[in-house]
Amino acid sequence: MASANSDSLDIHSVFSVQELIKEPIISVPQQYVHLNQQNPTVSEFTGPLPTLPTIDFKQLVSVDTTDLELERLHSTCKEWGFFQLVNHEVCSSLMDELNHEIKQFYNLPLEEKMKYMVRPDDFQGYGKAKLEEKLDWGDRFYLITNPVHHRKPHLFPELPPSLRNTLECYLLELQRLAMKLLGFIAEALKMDLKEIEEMFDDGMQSVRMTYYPPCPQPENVIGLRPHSDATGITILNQVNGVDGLQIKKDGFWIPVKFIPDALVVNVGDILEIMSNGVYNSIEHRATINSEKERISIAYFVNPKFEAEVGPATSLINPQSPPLFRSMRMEKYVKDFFSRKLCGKSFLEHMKIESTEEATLLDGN
Ligand SMILES: O=C(O)CCC(=O)C(=O)O
Ligand SMILES: [Fe+2]
Repeated sequence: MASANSDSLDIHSVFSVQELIKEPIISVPQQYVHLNQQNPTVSEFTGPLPTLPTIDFKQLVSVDTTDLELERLHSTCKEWGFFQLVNHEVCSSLMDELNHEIKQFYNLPLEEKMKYMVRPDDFQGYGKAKLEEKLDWGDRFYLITNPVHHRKPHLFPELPPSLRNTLECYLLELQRLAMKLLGFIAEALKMDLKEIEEMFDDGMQSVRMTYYPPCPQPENVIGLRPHSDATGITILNQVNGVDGLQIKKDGFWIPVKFIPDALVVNVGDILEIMSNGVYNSIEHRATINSEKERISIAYFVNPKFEAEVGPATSLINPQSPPLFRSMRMEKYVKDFFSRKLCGKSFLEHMKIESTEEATLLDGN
C-alpha cells in the first residue's frame, strides 16, 4: 500500500487509483500531477456560460415534430458535436441496475479485478494499456463487445454474471438506440441512409467503464485527459450522477451538467470524417471531484471492421471534394490504438494535406 504523500508508488497504486487512496493522502503523487489543466478556466468566459443543447428523442421519432428536431440535431452536431439526449426510451430501471452493478464491480477486491487486467500487447481489459509518464486519475475497464466473436474469452464471458447480464441488456438497448440515431443523422446530413446502415450494421462496438475516485487536490489531476473519440458516435452514461465531463467550446472548457435519465451523445472522429467535416468531433475531458467518486460508462459505436472509413460517397462531389483519406476500419482501429489517447492527432492524420487535395481538385 502506498504511504501518504509518497512519490515512489508501489505497483498496485500505479495500477489502480482506487487502491492508492485506500489510505488517506494529503497531496498527489507526482505521476498524477498535470499542471495547467484548468486553463483556460470557465471563469474567464464573458457572459453566461453556454449550456449543452438537449435533443428530444421523442420529438425526433414523432411525425409532427421530426423536421424541426432534425434541424436542431443537425445544427447541434455542427456547432457543438455533443448533446444531451432525453426521452431516449432506455429503461431507467435498467440504468439503475447498471449503476449498481458497475459500483459492485469496482468494489471487488483488487485481486478479483486483476483477473481482467490488460495483457501485454493488448488494449482491452481492466487497468492501463500502457504506463505513461503521467497518469490519469481514474481506473478503466475497456472491452470490445461487438461483433460477439471479437469478445475476448477472459473478459466479457468471465464478468460477474449479474454485471454481464445487465450489461448485455443495456448494450442491446443502446445498439437499437444508436442505429436509430445514426438513421436520423444520415437524414440530417442528407446522406444515403443505406450507406450508413451498411457501415454500422453489426459494427465494432465497445465500452469503457471508468471509476474516478475523489482527490484531495482535484485541480492538479485529470480523470481522463483531453481527447476526441475515434468513434462514429459515443453514448455516455454518467452512471452515478456526479458531474465531471467538460467539452472544449470556442477555446473554453465548458462543464456538462448531469441531467437525470439523459444520455450524453457525441460526434466521434469517424462521423466527422464521414460527414466530410460538416460535423465536429470535439475535444473533451473528465475532471475530478474533491469529495465524490464518479462513475461513467461510455458506449462507442463504430463501423464494421470490413467497412471503408472515409467521407460518405453520397456527400462527395466536385463542389465538395473529400477532406479526409479513406482507410479500412480494421486498420483504423489498429493504427489508432498504437497512438496515444491525447488531442486530435489521429483525426489530423486522416486529413488530406493541401498538396494532395490540390491534386485531387485538379483531377476533378
Ligand atoms: O467519463 C467521462 O465523462 C468521459 C468518458 C470519455 O470521454 C471516454 O471514455 O472516452
Ligand atoms: Fe471520450
